[in-house]
Amino acid sequence: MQNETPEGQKQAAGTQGTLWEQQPPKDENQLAAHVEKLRHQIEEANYQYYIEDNPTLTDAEYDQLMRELQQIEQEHPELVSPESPTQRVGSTPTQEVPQHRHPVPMLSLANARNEKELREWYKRAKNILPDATFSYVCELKIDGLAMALTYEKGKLTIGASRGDGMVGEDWTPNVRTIRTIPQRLRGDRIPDRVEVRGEIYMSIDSFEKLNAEITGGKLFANPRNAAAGSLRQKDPRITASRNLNFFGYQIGYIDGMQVHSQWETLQLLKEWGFPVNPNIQLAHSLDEVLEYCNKWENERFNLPYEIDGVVIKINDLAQQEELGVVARDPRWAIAFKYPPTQVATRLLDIRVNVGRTGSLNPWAMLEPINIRGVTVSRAALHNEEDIQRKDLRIGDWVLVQRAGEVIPQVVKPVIERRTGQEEVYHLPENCPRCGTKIVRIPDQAMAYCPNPHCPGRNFESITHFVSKPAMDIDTIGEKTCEQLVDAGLIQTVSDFYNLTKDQLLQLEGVKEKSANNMIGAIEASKSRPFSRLLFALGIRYVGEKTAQILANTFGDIDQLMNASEEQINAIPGIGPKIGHSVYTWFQQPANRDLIQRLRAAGVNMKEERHGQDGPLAGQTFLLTGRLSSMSRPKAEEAIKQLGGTIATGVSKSLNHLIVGEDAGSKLAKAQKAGVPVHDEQWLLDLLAQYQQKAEA
Ligand SMILES: NC(=O)c1ccc[n+]([C@@H]2O[C@H](COP(=O)([O-])OP(=O)(O)OC[C@H]3O[C@@H](n4cnc5c(N)ncnc54)[C@H](O)[C@@H]3O)[C@@H](O)[C@H]2O)c1
Ligand SMILES: [Zn+2]
Repeated sequence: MQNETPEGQKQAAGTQGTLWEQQPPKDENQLAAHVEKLRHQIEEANYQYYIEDNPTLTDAEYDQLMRELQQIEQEHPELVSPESPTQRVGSTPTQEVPQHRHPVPMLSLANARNEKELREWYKRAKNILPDATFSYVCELKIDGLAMALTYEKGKLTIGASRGDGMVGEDWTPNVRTIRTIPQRLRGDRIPDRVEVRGEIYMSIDSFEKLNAEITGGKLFANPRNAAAGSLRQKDPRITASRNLNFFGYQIGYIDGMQVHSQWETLQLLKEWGFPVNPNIQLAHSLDEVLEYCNKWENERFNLPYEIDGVVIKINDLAQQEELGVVARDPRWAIAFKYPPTQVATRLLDIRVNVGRTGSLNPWAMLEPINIRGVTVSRAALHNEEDIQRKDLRIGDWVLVQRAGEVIPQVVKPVIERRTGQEEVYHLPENCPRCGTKIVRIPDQAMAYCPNPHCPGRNFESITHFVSKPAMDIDTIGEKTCEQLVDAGLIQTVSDFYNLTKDQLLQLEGVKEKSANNMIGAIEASKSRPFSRLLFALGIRYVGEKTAQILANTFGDIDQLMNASEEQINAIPGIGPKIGHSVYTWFQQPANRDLIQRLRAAGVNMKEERHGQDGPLAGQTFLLTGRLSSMSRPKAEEAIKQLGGTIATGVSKSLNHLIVGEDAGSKLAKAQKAGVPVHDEQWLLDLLAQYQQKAEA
């Protein structure tokens, strides 16, 4: 859940790099001027957001301005005016598009950012209707743009945007290109006239594809802006090409038919053929509502579209009517908003890392900002081309996004905030670590340092070697690697196997116990599966999967070293690019030397093929949730050791689903498919049974 203390909110706002003065105005004149300034900033932001589809503030910054204005107006009612943005929604529609006057205004929603604010909303409703008991419909707040679709005798006649809530823009020809919006209502309960409301949105996939295709022009900040920009096109063919989608969620008005609740509305919309979001839920208490809000706060990152919160609506339409509207927000609904995933900050510098394959990886050094509780000070920038396509300049204000577990991304610069002092970036012509002239491979966006002894490459290859999915020498972290390299103890990865405890003890901060642990982990790494070693070598394009395929096919290192390029290419799942890379790697004398040294140290170079004859051969397993006795990869490894196979997903043919704590959707799927489900203890017993036999 989000921070409930006002301090926390202030902090979060303070880290956004605010654009306005924080000093509270002292006298009345100053206050009035401050209010004017706030209104002007909000109006300007509204225009950029609703008309240009190109926000110049992040939502968090905008919301902060709005809240400040609302607060001042609340404390100084004499300053409220009907023109204030707190009294109106959206923005005045543009003149170039036919206008549509909404028979029932399209309102905005009041926000709650935490449990306390949600309970306050409930109390306000309860104050008006003290005797009522409420049930609530919880819906995801789809981040798109609201549309009002008019159907006469079941036929779509008008599709209009919200505009300023009273008058919207008539985009009917464009709306007709959206395939999931029915041209004609289905079923036999067709009213004379109805206005269906819902959200036009763009999936994250389509948004990313669209942005990737844009060169030279302005990128869209997020799927919402991309959806709005794609709908608001003079040429409907462009709208048609943009893969827009729709969820229906409300009825504006209906003639010749009675509807009594929001839940019933949603069922009716489905019956008429509208897509209705599958994650709607009817709740009978505020606690249930909160549970729903909490659940989706993290799960939202698994959805194929963006949501920025949850909308909670009082289910009973008669109660809704009684509760009515205040300013521009209905009292019977509220938006529970999640902390923003996108914030604006300064791009202080662009730096370059040298990856283990020699690739030059630019990254953004950012003025530290807090995004969803985590301080972000760097973000990956894929390559030079990407930096140029996005037109990122050093000194820019940039939008930074952190969604799900992914590494923060720089979305785009805020061009409107440029001062002219920003610097265009070019990748250095020479490797920043060793000075060798970099090479660019035609048709590839990446640039490489070709020097096999580059200290940058070398260091990355060393940390890669010890990393968990590689040799799993996990007691030796990045810092120790640095110390070992600095002390001259490690030059190539085979040097790990010559390290002595005394040498480790000489390093700063290394004590008896950790030295023992390190030596133990190095020793244990000698018997990792061959595929791990192949991955750990850091051959370009050889990821974990490819390493597994190579290990399975060739069985041991000598077979692989002696294979021709054609033989490697002939393996299913290995393309010529990978084949060439693997083949040339093993041809280089330095690499052959390395293999010899690893072999001499006793590192395993043979794949044990138990696939066909292990006791679990022919059985498929899938693990979900958190195990308490070991990590999931360890458990999977143990199953594979015994000949079992790890499935990639739930299907009818899966033999066993092992369920840990906090299991996700796989459990439900497996139950539906009739797959046997077991707990962790079952797996432990199974493994113990065979492991004992093997030892006996
Ligand atoms: N960055 C900027 O410069 C800028 C400018 C203006 C507005 N904004 C953003 O827009 C917000 C206010 O705008 P608003 O009034 O358009 O939206 P809102 O957040 O007040 O919510 C109302 C909107 O929610 C949408 N919605 C999605 N799912 C829904 C559902 N299931 N049921 C009902 N409605 C649903 C509809 O489009 C509806 O119009 C601000 O809080 C801010 O985040 C940002
Ligand atoms: Zn270099």
